This record gives sequence, C-alpha cells and structure tokens, in this order.
Amino acid sequence: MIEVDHLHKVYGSTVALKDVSFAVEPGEILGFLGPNGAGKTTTMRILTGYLPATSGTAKVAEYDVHADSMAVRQRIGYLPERPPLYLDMTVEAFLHFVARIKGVAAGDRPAQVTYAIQRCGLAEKQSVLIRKLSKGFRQRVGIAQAIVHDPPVIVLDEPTSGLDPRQNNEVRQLISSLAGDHTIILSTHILPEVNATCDRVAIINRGQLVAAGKLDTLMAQLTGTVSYDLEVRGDFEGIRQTLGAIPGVDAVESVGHPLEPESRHRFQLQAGETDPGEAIAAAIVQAGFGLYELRRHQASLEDVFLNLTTEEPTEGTAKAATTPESENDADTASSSEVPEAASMADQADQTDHEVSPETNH
Ligand SMILES: Nc1ncnc2c1ncn2[C@@H]1O[C@H](COP(=O)(O)OP(=O)(O)OP(=O)(O)O)[C@@H](O)[C@H]1O
Repeated sequence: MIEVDHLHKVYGSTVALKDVSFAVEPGEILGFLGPNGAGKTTTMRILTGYLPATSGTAKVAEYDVHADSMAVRQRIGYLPERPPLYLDMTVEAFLHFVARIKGVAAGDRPAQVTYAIQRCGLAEKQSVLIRKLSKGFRQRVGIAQAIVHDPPVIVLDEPTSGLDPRQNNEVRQLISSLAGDHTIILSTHILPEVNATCDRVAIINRGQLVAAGKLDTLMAQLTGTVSYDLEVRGDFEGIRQTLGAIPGVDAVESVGHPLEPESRHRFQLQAGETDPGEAIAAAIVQAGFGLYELRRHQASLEDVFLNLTTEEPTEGTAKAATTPESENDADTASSSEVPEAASMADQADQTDHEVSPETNH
C-alpha cells in the first residue's frame, strides 16, 4: 500500500533523509520511530505530497506521491504534528467543511461526517465548538479530519504528543481500531506507543533507516540472547561445571562474590537459542547447591532503540535495514522545493499554529 524507495531529502546543507526505503502492507500499522530531528516529519510530508523529495520515489496505493499528487491526496489522510483546526467551528461543521475541501460529493458528506464522528468517539461533542474541547478531544477531531474522506492510508505525525496518560490511552485505542480498514503510518519518538499500537516498526536515525521489521522479530534479532544473573552457594568449581553443562547455556562467567558469606558465588550466564531458565534452577537444586538469586535479562525496546540511535550510523552499517546501497547523491538537491497548491492542512501546517476561518479566508 505504501512503498518508499531510496528517498533522499536535502534542506540547504542539511541532509534530512538519506536513502530511506520501506514498505507498508494493507491494513498494517507501521510505527515510524526516531529521536528528535531524525527525519520523521520530513518523510511524512513527502509521503503526503506536501514536500518534494530531492530524489527517490514514494508511492501510495500505486500512485507516485510527486507525479500523481492529487490522486495520492485523495487516498491519504494526514494528521500533522499540530492539527489544523478551526477553533470557532463546531466539530460537525468543521468536518463538513473538511469533507467539502477534500472533494467528498455533497450527497455523501453527511454519511462521511457521521462515519468520522462515530469512529473517533465524537458523537457527544459534535455540536461543541472546537475551542471548548480538551486537547484529547481536539486530537480526535484531528484524526476525524484525516479519515473523513475514508482514505485507505492514514499518516499520523506524533499523534499523542502533549496528551495526558488517559488521553494517550484513548487516542492509541482509536488508532488501533482504525487499522485493518486503513493502512497507517504513525510517527513517534515515544516507545510505549509503538509497543501498544504497531505491527511493524521502522527506526530512523539522522536521516537513515537503521532497522525495519515486525516488532517481535526485530526485538529477537536486535536484543541478542537472554542472559541470567545468579547467586549460588556451594563449591565454586562444582557450580561452574554444573552451569556449563546445562543445555541452552552458551557461556558462564564468574562475576565474584557477594560481600559475605564467601561460600556464595555470583555468575552471569548467556543463553543460546533456547531459554534455559527452568533448567538452571533445576540443575542447581538437583546438584545440592543453594540458589539465592536467579534473574533473567532481555533487552527492552528501549535498549534496542538506544542502541540503534545513540551512535551515528555510517553507510553500510545499518542493522537489519531493508535498504540496498543508495544510487542517489545528496548533491542533487533540488532548488525548487515549493510545496504544491496549499490546502487547508497545508496552510495550517506551514503557519505552525492553529488558524481561524477569519484569518484564512
Ligand atoms: N524546513 C527545513 N529547513 C531546514 N532544515 C530542516 C527543515 N525541516 C527539517 N529540517 C532538518 O531536517 C532534519 C530532520 O527534521 P524532521 O523535522 O524531519 O525530524 P523529526 O524526526 O520529525 O524530528 P521531531 O521529532 O523533532 O519533529 C533535522 O535536522 C531538521 O533540523
């Protein structure tokens, strides 16, 4: 449904995207994860046709985002980081307005607006002025304006930024409920968001894709094997041999004693492909040693993320990346990067603040 191929974006002397490629299958939610300044918004804006790439291509529902920009805009719903809302309109009036400018036929608008209101849990707020809504409800209105023309693809840029934990939860549930009917890209630097909502994840750092894949597969690939810390009482050499003989234990390292007593020893074990947790406990007890501590470690998504985004990636070192080497050159930056004819979302996003109908007409 979405294909990004060797995208490259240069702003003046800043290389914002470097050879980024990934794909999103129909009905999937892809978490587009990266630290601040990684290139998430730039990618979102290229995908939604609001910004041209310097080189490379992106397709949405088989349409090229640059060459077939209008066809793409009809098939994509976009929630920018700051939702473009008309504060002096009611929710319903605003959604009618958006449906009209998105080209929904007059006869279809009431049904489409009702659909968006229902999907986003806005029924009880439909007659309320947007300025009177809480941030969480405004975010729902932002999502409703993105789906009011029932696009197959939805692009959400940091959709829970600034929400309180309860609102976060509600908006995440809403996003999850939209998957299946829609293909979704959700950009975020909030790790629990990815865990809570996404099927697959693409991690970007300093403009380069550093990992992409199913969340659990990626975790398994990138977190390395499980390890155990343990403290055992008994003969040091005997314990070491017992631990080394356990199937699934790849390495045994002595990490000293606790302060006292000296008859206890601390070890760290590296597990192989099978998790030897139960076997460790059983072997120690069966051998007559005393088990004082057995603690399992597996890297978290946070560890993976930090590992991938802390060091500056260099060409050819991306881990699990889906991108072959770039054929593109940063020096080919276009000097004519003018966004296409402004839509309401365009204008609101470019001005970076909420606009009122008065100031915009
Ligand atoms: N209009 C612009 N002109 C010049 N540089 C820009 C422009 N927009 C973005 N950049 C730069 O491009 C890089 C990527 O920015 P982008 O906004 O895409 O990152 P991001 O991952 O969305 O970050 P954040 O999470 O902070 O929004 C950054 O170095 C940023 O400073």
